[in-house]
Amino acid sequence: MKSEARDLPPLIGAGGRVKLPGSKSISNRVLLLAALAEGQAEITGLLDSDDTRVMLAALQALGIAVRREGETAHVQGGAGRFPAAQADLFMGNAGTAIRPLTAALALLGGDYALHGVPRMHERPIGDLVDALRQFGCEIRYTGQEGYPPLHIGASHFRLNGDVAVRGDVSSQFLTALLLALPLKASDHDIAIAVQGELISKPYIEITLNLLRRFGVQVRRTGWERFVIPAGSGLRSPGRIAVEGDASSASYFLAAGVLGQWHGKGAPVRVEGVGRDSIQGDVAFARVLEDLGAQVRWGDDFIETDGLQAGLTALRGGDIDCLAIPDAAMTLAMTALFADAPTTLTAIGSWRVKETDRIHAMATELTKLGAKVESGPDWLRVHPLPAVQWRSAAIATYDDHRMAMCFSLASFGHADIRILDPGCVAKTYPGYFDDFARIARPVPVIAIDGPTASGKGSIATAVAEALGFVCLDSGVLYRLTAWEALQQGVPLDDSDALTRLAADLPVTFAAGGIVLNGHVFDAAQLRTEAVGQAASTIAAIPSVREALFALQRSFRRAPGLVADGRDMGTVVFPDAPLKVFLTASAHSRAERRYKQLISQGIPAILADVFAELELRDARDTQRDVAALKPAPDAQLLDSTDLSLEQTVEAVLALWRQSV
Ligand SMILES: Nc1ncnc2c1ncn2[C@@H]1O[C@H](COP(=O)(O)OP(=O)(O)OP(=O)(O)O)[C@@H](O)[C@H]1O
Ligand SMILES: Nc1ccn([C@H]2C[C@H](O)[C@@H](COP(=O)(O)O)O2)c(=O)n1
Repeated sequence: MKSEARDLPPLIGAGGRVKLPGSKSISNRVLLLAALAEGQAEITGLLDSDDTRVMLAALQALGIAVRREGETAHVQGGAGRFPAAQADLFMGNAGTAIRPLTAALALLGGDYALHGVPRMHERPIGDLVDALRQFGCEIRYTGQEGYPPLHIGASHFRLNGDVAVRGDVSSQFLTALLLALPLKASDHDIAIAVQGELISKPYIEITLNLLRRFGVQVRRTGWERFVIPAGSGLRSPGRIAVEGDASSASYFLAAGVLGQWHGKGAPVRVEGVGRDSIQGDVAFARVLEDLGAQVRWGDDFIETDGLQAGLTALRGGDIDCLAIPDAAMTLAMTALFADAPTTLTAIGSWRVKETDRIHAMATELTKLGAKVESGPDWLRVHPLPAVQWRSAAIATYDDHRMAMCFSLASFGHADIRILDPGCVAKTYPGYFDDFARIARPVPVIAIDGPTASGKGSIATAVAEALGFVCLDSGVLYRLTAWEALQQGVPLDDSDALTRLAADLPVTFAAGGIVLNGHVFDAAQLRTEAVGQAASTIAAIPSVREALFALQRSFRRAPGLVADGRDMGTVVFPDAPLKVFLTASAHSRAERRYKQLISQGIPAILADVFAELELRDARDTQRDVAALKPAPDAQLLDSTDLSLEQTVEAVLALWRQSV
């Protein structure tokens, strides 16, 4: 089931610390090794996500005793065998689970079915199956040849020289063999010959490192031949700690660069990986450094802090991503902010990941307004100038990395909606909360209140004092109403009114309103007839919905002051300052009366009072976005305050809130 879309506020900075969740690659390797090893293992810092749950559930179904308490798991190793000789295993979309489990189960033999989500059934596994068949393993495709689902039968293990496996599609095939073959190496050396250029070598380094921790010293000749020595056996190291996930670190490290550069940044530190990390994706931080980012390294942290002295943007250029296929996706995002096009090469493996990531990245970057070119194994992203950014709803293709990457688009100049953000549960269920903690959104001062309470005048003065953008949201309702009155659209024809609101041919240039391409005299909107009509159509939910995105698009650096009825409750619920501005009905009527007279518009005080009460009633009693203070709003009664005093009171509240 798809999760509800997430709207990300535009950002002017980032800063803070993030404790990274455990590495997925290490978590799933360690779980399998601990399950196959002799002895008990206590695994700390284990990732809790969809992919690790898939592995845990499979191991339990295979009869391995696993007890999990938060980030710690206790595993009683099976000493080279799985107690259950038969099992039906659901592997979700976890490549780090299905590949090594296929190898281990096939070498041990039994009666096992392995299957996953539809995308898993499109991800190739044929090269691994071909390699395992050379050992006499019985593996049958129960769906499409070369892809899961699989059935694993008896093992007739035999050795017949080096076993060959392709290394240029996925390094996980070699990892799977390396993790499982110690089960069969008690009497003989077992050698694996890699065919084609091995990709993602750092992931093989992780595998070899963890095998050493479990007592197996693999010998290798370059990256072409690997030998598991005779007498190898997996033994639990007792306690083993999982590092923070270096691929997940990439989003925060990028934020630490983009945030500072947008003017309001502070360093962003990721904790859980550092200079001695065994994960290849820490090289992402070195690439960022080469591109011009300020990076600091500690034993257990990496920190980014804007650009190096003298630079005004990240550098573009060609980047060979063979060693960092996952973190490379993050470079496609930082490329939007570079000073020249960035070409990511050697990313052919993106085609067979959770989705075709080259296609997905190119499609979604294009939605933002970016110029993108791509080929079978490369992607070129051109810098996106501020004025060309477009607001977009980003599709995530059930790919956690697509969702996490595009959170960085909120440093751009558009509103970003992430569709199905829940897909991050694959590796980082708490990602968006952690991202929100380090993000510094463009600030909004929301001023809501009844008619003639002074919202518009106060908002204009406060925006001017702070150099912020100003949004008089009532103008949008008034413009829609004005158009309706002009075109003779009945005020209860919600479909026609919604179309009018959605297609409002309006732009706001240098504070003025341009309607249908002509400068519009805003005084035409201030008549009571238009105000009453605006209040009437504002009670129609679809009209409000149609104006929602337009209102949010006013949120631009360095900040926004927005006035209306639902700025704090609906449109900008995360505004750091919400003011509910009131004044007695009597003084509001007097103010409006004087305002009309000063504008040369004839008025009678008693009529103004009656109309004001009517509008108050309609605005406060409607079913949607009714006028009311947000629970966290500051109430400000201006009955006895002058305009200047009210402005100063709002500015004082703002100073207190920052
Ligand atoms: N504190 C105040 N003291 C005296 N006059 C004020 C005060 N605040 C606003 N006014 C005056 O009241 C009139 C109405 O203010 P304004 O148009 O800003 O109200 P509003 O809340 O935006 O109204 P609406 O919702 O109808 O657009 C203006 O002439 C303004 O100068
Ligand atoms: N955020 C808003 C702003 C305005 N409206 C409606 C209700 C008002 O009576 C009418 C005119 O607004 P004004 O220019 O007087 O501020 O528009 C709303 O529902 N929500």
